[in-house]
Amino acid sequence: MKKYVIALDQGTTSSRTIIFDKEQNIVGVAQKEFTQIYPKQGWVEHNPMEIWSSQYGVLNEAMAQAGIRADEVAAIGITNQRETTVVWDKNTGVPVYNAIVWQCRRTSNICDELRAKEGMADYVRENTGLQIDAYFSGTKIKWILDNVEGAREKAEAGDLLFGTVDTWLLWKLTEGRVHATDYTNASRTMVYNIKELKWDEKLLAELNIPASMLPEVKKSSEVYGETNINGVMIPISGIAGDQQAALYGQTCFLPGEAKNTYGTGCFLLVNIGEEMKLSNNGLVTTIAATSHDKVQYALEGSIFVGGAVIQWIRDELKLIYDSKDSEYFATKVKDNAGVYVVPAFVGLGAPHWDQYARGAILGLTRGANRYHIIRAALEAIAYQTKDVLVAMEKDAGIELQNLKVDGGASVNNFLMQFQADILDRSVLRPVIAETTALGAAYLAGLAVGFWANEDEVKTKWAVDGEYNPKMAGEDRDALYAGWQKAVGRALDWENK
Ligand SMILES: Nc1ncnc2c1ncn2[C@@H]1O[C@H](COP(=O)(O)OP(=O)(O)O)[C@@H](O)[C@H]1O
Ligand SMILES: O=P(O)(O)OC[C@H](O)CO
Repeated sequence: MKKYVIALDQGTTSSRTIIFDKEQNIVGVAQKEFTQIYPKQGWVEHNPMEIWSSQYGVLNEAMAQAGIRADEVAAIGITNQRETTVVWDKNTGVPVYNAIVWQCRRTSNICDELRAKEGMADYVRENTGLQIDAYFSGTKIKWILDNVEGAREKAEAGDLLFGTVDTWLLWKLTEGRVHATDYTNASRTMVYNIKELKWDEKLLAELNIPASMLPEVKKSSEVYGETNINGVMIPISGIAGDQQAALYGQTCFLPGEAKNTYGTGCFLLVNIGEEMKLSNNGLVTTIAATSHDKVQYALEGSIFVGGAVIQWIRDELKLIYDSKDSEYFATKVKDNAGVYVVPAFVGLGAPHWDQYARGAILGLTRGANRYHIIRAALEAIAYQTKDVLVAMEKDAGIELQNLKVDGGASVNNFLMQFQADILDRSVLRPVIAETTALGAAYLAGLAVGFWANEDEVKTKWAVDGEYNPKMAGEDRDALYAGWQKAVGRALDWENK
């Protein structure tokens, strides 16, 4: 009897496996951090083999820990850090280079050249929904083909495959039988036409990427293939990029429903339904996950450094030992004493899209202490979210009544209360905070009939933490004005 769905959640800093039963209880979890590789300033890589081994390791560990047999598993869903680019040899299965991570800035100059071409920025925006930025996969693929010895020749001979992390894991899980991705991941590559739902020939030619490298693009909720676990073939029947999976796991199935995930970065997405709309305010348009046949779109505000600013406070500044202590220290002072931290460590994403912005601490006086800096770092996460929420409401023509939240940093009560105050909206954190994994499980489970439909899965969404705004309007305005001034100072800093 099939009792469980397994979600593989391959994130930027760790690989996780979560097992859900039919009532959406978590019955098994295993997690493993893996190596972050920083070969040069601004460059970020992962070892694709370590991504695979850590993910496969936690799959086995979670099953063993929960005492689950393979024949009890109805389906597996995959959700992943998006845009991160893997290129491998299809004959040997060996990657030709490390995975170039979404945060990596090495292709900023390729983006500058592309943007300088007349009409290119508009073409990219209108057809892929994206901004030209080193964040997305397209220029990362080009970099590998141009810089790894022999790669271009092999790619042109049809021997190399490209994949985002979902595709890489799927290919490994199916022992090289399936080379595919889903709409949500394809929509993050900057070479996928989200209007026509096909790889964009003009952009492939522009970046000199052979079409033979590209995976087949499928629905987020359908059977992709099967993986052999202890002699049992289990369908892999759900795939979505982690932010779209979280939107789905938060049951934002209808236009106007939104969530913000506070992980390494922060990603605010609103479902805009079946009609593609472009942003006029610095957001990107992307494909949302759905179990329906027709695609749905979302507007997204991608913030590159969210919870990662707290890791920086911990690991680089050594102001705290544990991320969770940030909450205690932030509340030891009554305000930020005029201090602002702008965590533009890898440039700024939405709504500024400045590859050359860099981090700054502003407003220091002789009385500023480490608590103010810790508090300012947490506040920066909330201000950045406000920047994208303001843009989103203008674009989508809606006013959100409240904001659904999730992700590692959403457990921080100071941050969530400050977020409610600075937005002047209620912030709602669900009981099942593992919404990314849950979204992947929904997609996989719905495809094989484990759950009947979206109405059935939706019944379980319930609030765990509710934070209501308490701040006076003039305080909110003054704090936010200070933030906007601070961001202005961090823009266009690094030499081009
Ligand atoms: N209590 C906390 N307060 C603030 N930030 C936190 C807290 N706990 C974790 N974080 C931050 O959340 C991030 C981890 O969240 P997670 O959702 O696991 O991220 P990812 O999926 O990007 O790997 C880290 O950047 C960490 O610094
Ligand atoms: O792995 P996360 O949770 O930091 O998410 C990363 C995003 O998918 C990048 O676009």
